[in-house]
Amino acid sequence: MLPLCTLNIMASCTQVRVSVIGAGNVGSSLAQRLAEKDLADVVLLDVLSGRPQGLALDLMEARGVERHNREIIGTTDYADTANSSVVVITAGVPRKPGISRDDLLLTNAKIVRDTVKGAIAHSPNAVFIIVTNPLDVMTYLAWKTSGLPTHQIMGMAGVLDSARFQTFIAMELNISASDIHATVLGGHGDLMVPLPRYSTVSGIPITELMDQATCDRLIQRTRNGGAEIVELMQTGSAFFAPASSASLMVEAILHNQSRLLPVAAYLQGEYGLEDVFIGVPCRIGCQGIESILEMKLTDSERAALHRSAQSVRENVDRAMKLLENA
Ligand SMILES: NC(=O)C1=CN([C@@H]2O[C@H](COP(=O)(O)OP(=O)(O)OC[C@H]3O[C@@H](n4cnc5c(N)ncnc54)[C@H](O)[C@@H]3O)[C@@H](O)[C@H]2O)C=CC1
Ligand SMILES: O=C([O-])CC(=O)C(=O)O
Repeated sequence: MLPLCTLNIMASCTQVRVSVIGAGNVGSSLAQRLAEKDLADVVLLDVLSGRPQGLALDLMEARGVERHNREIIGTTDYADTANSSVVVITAGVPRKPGISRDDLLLTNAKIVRDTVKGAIAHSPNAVFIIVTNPLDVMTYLAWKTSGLPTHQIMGMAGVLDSARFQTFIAMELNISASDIHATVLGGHGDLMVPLPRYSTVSGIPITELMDQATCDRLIQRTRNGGAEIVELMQTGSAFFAPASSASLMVEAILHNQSRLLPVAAYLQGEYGLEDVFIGVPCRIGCQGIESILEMKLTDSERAALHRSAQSVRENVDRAMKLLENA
């Protein structure tokens, strides 16, 4: 049984603060969304001096036009992040065309370790959302570094991957994305597990609305969703939809919404998996992960989830060894 909402959100209801660590493409877009949706004051922190301060001033100058009163502070000093209700880690390098998310492992492992240490020292009660890739591995590492209870830390990927699947279904059927619910489980990599059986258009499974070949094509495009954008942009990776997805998770926490969202959560026997962070549907509220929902899976869906988890585990082992020797 989880404790009731902590005062970190309740006591500061007039000035809820979210810290975004990493003022790059994802971080700055997220700061914009959080402020303009009137969700929280935002502290934007980066290792590069000047960038977060400049971005914060730019966002502040839009306040009168966007009509909100949220404070946005840019800083390089973790002390400014103190007493955040939510901390989102977006610090780290993005991938380039031709490389996989797992290739970012060593560089980003050190960055995630350092940024989590910096942030947790000032906001030990915050819910942490990890965005940096490779996502599931970095979330595990952040958890190990932080010593946080497992409900207080999660990774953002499933919301994004499901939003992509939803988009591709909408484009294929020429039906509003608002009427489509798509489900993607598993790690945020090539082995992610889109579930057509649990993906519906106003309640109708997509398997009744398209043939197998079409469905397979959309699944493949979803798996390749991040890489498709990396190839198109040539420098950097997606950030608008990732920022929207992280913002949705922040909103679910701050407003204690009990949303059922796919997030990378620590499994302790659920789905037959242990000691791994991987994308599964979770009830998200002011405590972070309030419960994990175990969906009924077919043997092949379950096997696909286990394959994905195995790949995450292998990369966690690699990351731990690399960090020991770094
Ligand atoms: N989980 C997901 O679904 C997604 C994950 N990502 C990942 O998010 C990360 C960020 O992506 P972008 O914002 O596009 O990259 P970016 O390069 O635009 O921004 C990264 C920022 O992190 C900062 N940074 C680096 N080391 C730092 C440190 N020690 N302390 C504080 N700040 C530090 C950099 O100065 C830079 O401003 C990447 O690893 C990317 O792969 C991106 C999109 C979706
Ligand atoms: O593809 C990448 O490297 C960034 C990311 O995780 C995504 O857009 O899904």
